Amino acid sequence: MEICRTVEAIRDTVAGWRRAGDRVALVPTMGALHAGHMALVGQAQAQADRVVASIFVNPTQFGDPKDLAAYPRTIEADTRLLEDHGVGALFLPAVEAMYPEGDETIVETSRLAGLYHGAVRPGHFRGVATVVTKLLNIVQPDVALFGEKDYQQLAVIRRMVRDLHMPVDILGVPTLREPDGLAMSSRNVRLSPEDRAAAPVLSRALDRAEALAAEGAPVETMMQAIRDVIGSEPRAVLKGLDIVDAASFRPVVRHLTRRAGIMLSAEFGGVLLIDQREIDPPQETR
Ligand SMILES: Nc1ncnc2c1ncn2[C@@H]1O[C@H](COP(=O)(O)OP(=O)(O)OP(=O)(O)O)[C@@H](O)[C@H]1O
Ligand SMILES: CC(C)(CO)[C@@H](O)C(=O)[O-]
Ligand code: BAL
Repeated sequence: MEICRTVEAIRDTVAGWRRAGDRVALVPTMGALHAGHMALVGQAQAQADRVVASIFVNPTQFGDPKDLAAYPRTIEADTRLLEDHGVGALFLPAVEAMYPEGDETIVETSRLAGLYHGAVRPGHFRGVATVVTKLLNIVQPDVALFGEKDYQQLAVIRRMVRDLHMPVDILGVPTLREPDGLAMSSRNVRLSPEDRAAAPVLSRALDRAEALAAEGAPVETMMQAIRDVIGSEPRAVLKGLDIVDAASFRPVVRHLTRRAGIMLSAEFGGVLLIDQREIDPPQETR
């Protein structure tokens, strides 16, 4: 695996592959890699001849400097894992390589960035859209892969790629979970043992909502059930709960008529975790 720290180095590597006629996939990450990231790598390998993974803890998407400072960094283990999984190149830029002095251009999906999870983390999706634009422009992959766990992030990136006519396919990958249902996330290592034991309440709340959706329950009943399940866990502080149309990302009112996404976030001892579930209306109401 080539380790490239500069824009020039990764471009050279990818240019060599392109000359050989290879199709290229990009898996952007912030490191502290886990099996969820490796699911993205696996899908990338199914889509392309060569895979680039990037590890960059992007400062512009963190509102809270404490969250940025506490973000787990395990670069040696990450490098070994990517190498073992047959990744062709690791792009590992310094902050100055991604944001050279005088950098001032931002990319923002003006409606979507401020809604839902964007209201919980103001400025977050502007930072994500800007850095993903840079990564796509640097690597110029045929396809880039993102997890469905970060459900709104995937929607923001799809919107941006469409709006800016970026020549890349965006592929979403289902959320990988621990055996107790907790969505794998780099932040999970920051949970105390008590909070780790409490955190599966997120997926239990989503299970409950999904069961209600199957019975044709109204959206407000699903929302209340989620609040009740989260409320039954004293260590969880509910931060965000939205049920949106999966295609338009507009809020769903009253009853589901089409596929929808539930987005849920809660804090456990100051660590913000998110989870998501796509749900369908019962067969007869579609
Ligand atoms: N459990 C998972 N299953 C599938 N994909 C995932 C999972 N967790 C993260 N991803 C995806 O991996 C990519 C990189 O994510 P990132 O490096 O931020 O890790 P993370 O585990 O989401 O960390 P955190 O949410 O704590 O920032 C994103 O596209 C993200 O959606
Ligand atoms: C897409 C991303 C790598 C941009 O920094 C990050 O938001 C992430 O890891 O989900
Ligand atoms: N996976 C989303 C990146 C973040 O939490 O900033």
